[in-house]
Amino acid sequence: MSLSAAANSISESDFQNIGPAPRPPAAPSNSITPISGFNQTQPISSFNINNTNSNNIIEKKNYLKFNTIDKNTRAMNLSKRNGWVSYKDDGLLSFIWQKRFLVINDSYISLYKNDKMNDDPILQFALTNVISVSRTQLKQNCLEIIRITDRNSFPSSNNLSNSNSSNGNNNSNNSNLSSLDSSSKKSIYITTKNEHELHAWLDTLFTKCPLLSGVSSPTNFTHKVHVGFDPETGSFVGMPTNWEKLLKHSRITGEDWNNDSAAVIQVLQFYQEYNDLGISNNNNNNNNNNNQNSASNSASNSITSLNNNKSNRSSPSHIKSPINDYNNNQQPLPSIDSSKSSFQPVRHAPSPPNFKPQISVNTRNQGLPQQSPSMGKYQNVIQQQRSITPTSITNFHQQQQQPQQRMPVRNIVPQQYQMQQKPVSPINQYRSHHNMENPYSKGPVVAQSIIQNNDNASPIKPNQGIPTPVRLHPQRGAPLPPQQQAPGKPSVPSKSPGQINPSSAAAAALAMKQHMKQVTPTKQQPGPPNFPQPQRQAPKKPELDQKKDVGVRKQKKPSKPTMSNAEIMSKLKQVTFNLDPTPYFRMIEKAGQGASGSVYLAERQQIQSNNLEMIQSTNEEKAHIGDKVAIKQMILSKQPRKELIVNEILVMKDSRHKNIVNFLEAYLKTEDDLWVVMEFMEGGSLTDIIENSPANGETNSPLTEGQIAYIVRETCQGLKFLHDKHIIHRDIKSDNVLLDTRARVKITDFGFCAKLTDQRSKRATMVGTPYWMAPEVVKQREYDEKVDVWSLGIMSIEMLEGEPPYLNEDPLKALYLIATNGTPKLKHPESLSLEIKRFLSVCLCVDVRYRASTEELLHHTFFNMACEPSDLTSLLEWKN
Ligand SMILES: Nc1ncnc2c1ncn2[C@@H]1O[C@H](COP(=O)(O)OP(=O)(O)OP(=O)(O)O)[C@@H](O)[C@H]1O
Repeated sequence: MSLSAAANSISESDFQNIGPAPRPPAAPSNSITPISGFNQTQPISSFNINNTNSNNIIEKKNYLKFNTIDKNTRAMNLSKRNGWVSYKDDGLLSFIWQKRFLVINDSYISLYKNDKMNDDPILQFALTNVISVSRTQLKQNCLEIIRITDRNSFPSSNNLSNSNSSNGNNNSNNSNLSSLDSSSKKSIYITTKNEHELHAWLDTLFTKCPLLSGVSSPTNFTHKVHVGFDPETGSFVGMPTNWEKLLKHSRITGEDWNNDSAAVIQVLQFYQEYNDLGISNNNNNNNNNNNQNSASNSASNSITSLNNNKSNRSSPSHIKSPINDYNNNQQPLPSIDSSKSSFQPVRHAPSPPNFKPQISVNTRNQGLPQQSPSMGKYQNVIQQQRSITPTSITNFHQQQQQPQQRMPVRNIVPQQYQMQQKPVSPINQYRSHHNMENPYSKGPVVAQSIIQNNDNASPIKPNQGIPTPVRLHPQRGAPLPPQQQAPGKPSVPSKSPGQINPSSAAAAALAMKQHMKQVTPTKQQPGPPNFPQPQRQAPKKPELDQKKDVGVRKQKKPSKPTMSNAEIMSKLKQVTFNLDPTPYFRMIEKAGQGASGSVYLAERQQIQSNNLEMIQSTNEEKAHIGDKVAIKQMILSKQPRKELIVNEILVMKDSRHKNIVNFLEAYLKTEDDLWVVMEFMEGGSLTDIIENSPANGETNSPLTEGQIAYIVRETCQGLKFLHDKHIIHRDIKSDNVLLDTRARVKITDFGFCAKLTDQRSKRATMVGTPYWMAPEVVKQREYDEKVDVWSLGIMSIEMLEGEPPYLNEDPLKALYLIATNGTPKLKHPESLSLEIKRFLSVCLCVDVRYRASTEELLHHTFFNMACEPSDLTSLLEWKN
């Protein structure tokens, strides 16, 4: 079996590393030169590979020691081998590669001009003269054969000839070989069509050349599996099968591999690992849902499951179909052909300018089947297999910005934003929307940013319907829609009764709208009292900076749940009123649908005196009858990540700022029914505003630079406020920025905030929404508040271009591009001011040291361009 075949047969967990492979026997040595790139791997001949090593390292001791039987058997099979190769020697014409017919019989290596072999060979030498065969980096699939030309110069040639049969230790021969002067050695180079052929030739050579096969046997040799890309076959070689499948369905190419194999492995590893865990979670969690969520570790199943969960960019990273949470109605999500549209988000076309939504308040939440400008996210899932629109979105690849020295924020020249437009990628055939599928949607969830000091807390217990392996994704189930909720619920006028039909694909899509947030376990860290302390920290991962050493770390073990449901409930009770708030509010209409619950516009109609006192102590502003508020209703039993809700409430409660959505109060109506009352933001999310901007089009920027400057400045102020408190938001994107009719801009969604402490000034957890994630997060390195600055930069690009970079790419490729490209390039830099380009360059600076802080950003001259609030009126009109 060739090495690549052996490598293919091993499991993913056995896969450790690209190179270094041992040198072939001609130069036995324990000092292994690391290799990089696919054409630098060094295949060995067909030695068996034990994959029993617990450290994921394929180890074969004494593997170079052929026993006689093996050798004879092999020799019989390989008595003669011939085939076309490219050849060149190290002589005068050494720059010319020629096509030759190579023949290896029992005595000679011969090269012929053609396969008839009727002419004399152009080169022939005895196998006994071959002293070394090794793979070289000269060319792809290339090996070097070194032979001695003057046997007389070789002092122990006779001994060497005999050594084959002796099968003994011949260290002396090795020293003899190395003592040969270069004039008595000659090299030829052979390249083959592909890896497989190369291995076959290597097998033959090592079997037949006596000086190769009889060399001493290294002991305790470690062979790390190597992976390469064979451009001839267009396939990865030596790759675990399930990874191969993932790669096949992604758009990661051999070129990507060559450019940064470590990054490919990183994203694969992350992707696969979380998918695998997620699937098992899914299975646990969703045992009625047999169709798309059946447990399997295969990549194809991962893909299918991902597709099934594919909805919009805010799509949940949930393992089970949220529709099941939604109404206990097991509804498989639309299945997508993974070979085609897998991972392909579909963006709905912008609304025609004269289109008026039928419902004034966030119509997307009023029901799904209804066409509305704001319904793109939900429509996506329904339409993703049918609404294929050619796109002219350029596939913009980027250069990494690595400033050598710190420059003043205002003066950084945005080189990466020089004009550059690439041709349309033919693969970007789907007009994509913001909405995306979370590549980690199957991720195991561990408490992300949490409330308590107990960092390992994971309040979810199996008996609560949550699988034991802790998931890395919030899996907030949506509550029942009002008309289906339990008696006693406020009756909410529905403009389109029955529109939210959980049995429909649309409802599935709707219910699936959740954040793609990723969490990994963290160590327990002490934190300030009463502050949500993020609970997880990614296990220290091997640095994969070197291409030469692309490793696969062991799969993370899910952290043990340490916080019970009762503990969470107890914390929740500390921040909520334990009473039925129904009499206090008049529900007006549904304003939005989140993953964890529905948001309603309501009017305060009664303030109970003792309750008022409590509310006033919570809020600076007086509560008045008639106040419009937003109420988010959540069914706790449907929330796999209750701790995130507690987290969110605590952060909101402690973060009163003009650019942060104001928490007013929360009610635990019953043990299962939570109402969170917030200030109402009539303008909806920035995503809605971008999508419905009258200027939104293929070439136009949805927002003007002045409008962008205004919105970004306001968001930045909110972020600075958080950062001053050492809170990282970790999910900044247009979905999480709300506007009101006075053009006030506020950050929302604090479920995944993390608190940095003196003990922990960096985080390492994979959190956020992939397309907005900073490279350091994707690479699972330590990070700090500056990840929010990166996301702010991406959000600015959303406002400029309608969507974040790479949205047209499949998530795996997007992750790869984020990890490797660095600062994204703009589609139309030529039409932008220097100010905004400078601004973006300091937000989207890969080197965190040179990325601006929010404090620095607030002094940026770009903000001088900010428009007046009244200049946003046109953007808010779509709601009317
Ligand atoms: N304070 C608010 N005022 C007005 N509309 C709001 C408010 N909060 C949320 N919404 C609307 O409700 C929708 C859902 O909000 P929510 O915060 O529940 O969404 P989410 O962040 O996607 O979900 P989740 O937080 O449950 O993961 C938003 O897209 C927005 O349109």
